[in-house]
Amino acid sequence: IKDGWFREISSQWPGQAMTLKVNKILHVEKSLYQDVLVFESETYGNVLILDGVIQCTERDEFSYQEMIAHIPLASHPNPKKVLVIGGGDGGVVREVLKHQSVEEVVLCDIDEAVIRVSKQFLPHMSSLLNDPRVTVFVGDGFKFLADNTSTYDVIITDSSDPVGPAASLFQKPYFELLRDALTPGGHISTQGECLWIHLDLIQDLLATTRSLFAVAEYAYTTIPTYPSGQIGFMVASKEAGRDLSKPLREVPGTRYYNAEVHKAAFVLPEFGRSLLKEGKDL
Ligand SMILES: NCCCN[C@H]1CC[C@H](N)CC1
Repeated sequence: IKDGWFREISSQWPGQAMTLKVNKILHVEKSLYQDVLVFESETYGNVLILDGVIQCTERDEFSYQEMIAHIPLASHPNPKKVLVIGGGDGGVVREVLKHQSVEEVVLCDIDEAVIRVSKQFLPHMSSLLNDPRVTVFVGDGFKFLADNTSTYDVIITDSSDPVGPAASLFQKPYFELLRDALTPGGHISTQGECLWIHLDLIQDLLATTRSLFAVAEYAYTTIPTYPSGQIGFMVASKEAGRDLSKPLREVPGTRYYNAEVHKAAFVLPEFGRSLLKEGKDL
């Protein structure tokens, strides 16, 4: 933080940096896995930073949390058991609980500091971690998946970027574990990065998911405080012929997601479409 501004400088997005005006630093900690920073910003509420990268702000988090959750859930005929890998801030769990069919949500995050800090400084995101339908587990998602095969109807991987603790969550072995932890016809969504910055990574991720799942697509949202204001998701199903872009039910109480936005999220700009369309040898 310099002259009262936080700048998200990273080698992952060379030559650009999102900047947020800082009112007050609320928390600084080095956890077992990463540097944790929380500050009150001037115009985006409280902000969670991990290893110098913006994870979520109170003002715009709903865009990402709603879309990464409702796209795989609303397109699944009857999701009952849901697993969230990562997502220690609790925002995705809050969204999962909006689906009446969901009986149980398990959250598995490797870093207890993220959960603890979110409970203290991000109450609008973390409050439902205490819901009776929710079980919170601190540990490595890799191990958790291997120990829980054929169990979950939807698994959401709400990760940070492919550098540091989350790097392994972008590799093929992880997606094989996801597939094997799903019930038949199960869905996944994973944090799928940005069309403007990570097109190669997205191509690789789609090739991986298409080799392991019956259907797999990239869908995206707009979000001011993530790099280039856009981020997407790998969305996949084990069920051949499943239309992931088709919401099967309404979702109450959202501020970004709705049925039209769900469908539109899969419509890519030409520079993305030509590279990512089904069947192309990626
Ligand atoms: N629930 C927290 C979201 C974490 N996902 C972010 C996506 C964009 C990245 N640059 C940082 C993590």
